[in-house]
Amino acid sequence: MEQVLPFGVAVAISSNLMVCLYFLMLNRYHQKCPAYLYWASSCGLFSLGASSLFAAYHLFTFPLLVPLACIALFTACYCLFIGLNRFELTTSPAKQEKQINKFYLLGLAAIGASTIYPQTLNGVTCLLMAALLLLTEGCFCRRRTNAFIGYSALRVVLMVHAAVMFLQGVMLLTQPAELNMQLSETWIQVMLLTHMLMTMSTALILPMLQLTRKQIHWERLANTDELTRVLNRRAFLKQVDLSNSTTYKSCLFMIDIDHFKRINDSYGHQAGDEVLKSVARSLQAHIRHRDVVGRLGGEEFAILLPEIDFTEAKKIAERILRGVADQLIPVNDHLLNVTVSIGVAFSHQGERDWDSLYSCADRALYQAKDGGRNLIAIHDEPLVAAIC
Ligand SMILES: Nc1nc2c(ncn2[C@@H]2O[C@H](COP(=O)(O)OP(=O)(O)OP(=O)(O)O)[C@@H](O)[C@H]2O)c(=O)[nH]1
Repeated sequence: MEQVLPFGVAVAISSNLMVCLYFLMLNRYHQKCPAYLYWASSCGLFSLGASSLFAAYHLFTFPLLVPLACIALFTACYCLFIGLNRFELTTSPAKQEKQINKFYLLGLAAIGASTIYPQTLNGVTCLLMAALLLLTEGCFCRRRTNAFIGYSALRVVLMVHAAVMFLQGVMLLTQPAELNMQLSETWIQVMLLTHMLMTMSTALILPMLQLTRKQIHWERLANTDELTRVLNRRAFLKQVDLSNSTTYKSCLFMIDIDHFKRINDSYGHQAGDEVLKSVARSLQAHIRHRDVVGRLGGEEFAILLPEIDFTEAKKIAERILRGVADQLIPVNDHLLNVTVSIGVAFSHQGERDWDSLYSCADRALYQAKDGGRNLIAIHDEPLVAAIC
C-alpha cells in the first residue's frame, strides 16, 4: 500500500483549501452575500472528504471513515448548490432550495443504506454527486443574464464535473470488487482535479458576477425616476440618442397631467405623488414593448415610439387618453379621476432631430391644453377632438 500522498492529490487538496480560504476572505468583505461562505464550505468539505478517503484506503482501517468521507463529499456538492442559489442564480430560489433539500436528505439516506454493501459506497456517492451537480446546473440554466460568458463558463464546468462523477460512479459500481480499490484511488484524484477546476473558475467568476450585478444595480438607480419608476430625464434622453442612431422613423408623445396643481392644492403633495405614480403605470400599460417612457420633470412625461406609423401612434395615444381617464386613483379615502393632454410629433424619415421633435410635440401639447385638455394634438394636423 502506498503511504505517500500522490502529487496530484496533494496539489488538488491544497488548491481546494486555498480557494476555501479565498472565499472565506471574500465573505469577510461581502457579509451580505452568504454565497461565499457556502462556497468556502464546499471547498473545505471536498478537501476533507477526499483526504479522509485517501487515509481510509492507505493509512487507517477505521470503519466509519469511508461513509463519513462520502457524506462530506456529497455535502460539498450540496453547499455548492446553496451557494449559487443564495447568489440568486436560480429563477425561483425558495422552490428550488426546497427540492434540493429533499434530494440531499434522500442522498444521505442512500449513502447510509449503501454502507450495508460497502463496495457500492463510492459508486453510489459518485452518482449522487453527479445528479446534484446536474440539478444545480439545471436550476439556473434558464436564467437571463448580462454576464453571459461568466455564467456559461460556470455551467460548462458544472457539467464537466457532473460527467466525470457519473462515469466514475458507473465504473465503480460495475467493476469487480478487487479493482474497486485501485479505481477508488483514481476516483479521488480525478474528482479532486475536476473540483479544483470548478472552484478555481468559480473563484474568478463569482466576484466578477458580483461586480456586474452591482454595476447593473447602480445603473438602474441612476437611470430611474425614484417616484414613478420610469426613466428619468437623463436616461430618457440617452435612449433618444440611441434610438436616433438606429432608426429613422420615430414619434414622440409629450404628456402632461391636466390641472395637476389643483390636485396638490386640494389633496396635498402626497396625493399628487400617488397620481403621478398611477399615471406612469397607466402609460407603461398602454405602450408597445419597444417604446420608452420617461418623466421629464414635474407632471410632464414623454414617450418615444420608434418605427411606428401614423395610425398606430394615434391608436396608442387614444388608448393612453382613455386608460388614464378611466383610472380611479385611491387617495385619502377618495377615488380621484385625472386626465392628460398629449402632444404628438413625428419624424417620418429622420428629418427631425431631438430638439425639433421635442419642440413640435411640445407645441402640439400646448395646442391640446388650449383646446380644452383631455385631448390629443398631432403636430401639423388639425386638433384631434376628444376621442374618449
Ligand atoms: N406632488 C407633486 N407635485 C409636483 C411634483 N413636481 C411638480 N409638481 C407640481 O405640479 C404642479 C404643476 O402645475 P402647473 O404647471 O401649473 O400645471 P397644471 O396645474 O397641471 O395645469 P395644466 O398643465 O395647465 O393643466 C405644480 O404645482 C408643482 O408643484 C412632484 O414630484 N410631486
